Amino acid sequence: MVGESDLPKVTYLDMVIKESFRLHPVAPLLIPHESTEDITVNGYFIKKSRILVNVWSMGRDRTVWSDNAEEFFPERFENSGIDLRGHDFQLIPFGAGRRGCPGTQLGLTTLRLIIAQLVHCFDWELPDAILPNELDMTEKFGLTLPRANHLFAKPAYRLVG
Ligand code: HEM
Repeated sequence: MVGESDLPKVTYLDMVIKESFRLHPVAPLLIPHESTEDITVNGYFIKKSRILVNVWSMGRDRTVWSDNAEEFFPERFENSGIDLRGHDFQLIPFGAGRRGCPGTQLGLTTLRLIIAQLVHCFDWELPDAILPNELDMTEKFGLTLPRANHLFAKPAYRLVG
């Protein structure tokens, strides 16, 4: 079984998780933030207003992610040093700063453990000879961004004894 002590070794899985959050952030507009008065921050004037941060479109910006921005390509994070905990503003699926997600560490650890165990314990197949690039990845836009249609996948237990 994969345990917490194995997590430092799951480097490819970490790239897959970053790539998944880049293309399919859980909260596509984060949570609305409101400035209660006109203010200038780092030279940027922000009017008293409500601010939405569109991380969905940030994740698909070709000027940041190059021409293959729409492609699921985890290797783009190899040796890139881009983190998703709110330090690198091109990838902020948990938000950033004082009102960023306080559950980032718990959320990420849970996610890494669950996916690592699912991949370690089972071989996975798509039903009806569907190819991975034919998967319906349509999203249902809202406060959160679930799949529009369920993912069907067939697990086969692969650990013996
Ligand atoms: C994969 C898991 C998770 C994701 C992707 C996620 C994502 C987010 C995002 C995008 C925000 C808004 C940040 C912003 O607008 O700047 C947020 C806020 C928040 N999250 Fe999470 N979250 C996750 C797990 C958790 C967990 C496990 C907890 C608690 C145990 C949690 C508690 C909160 C709370 C309380 C806020 C509001 C913070 C505030 O307004 O000051 N989240 N989360």
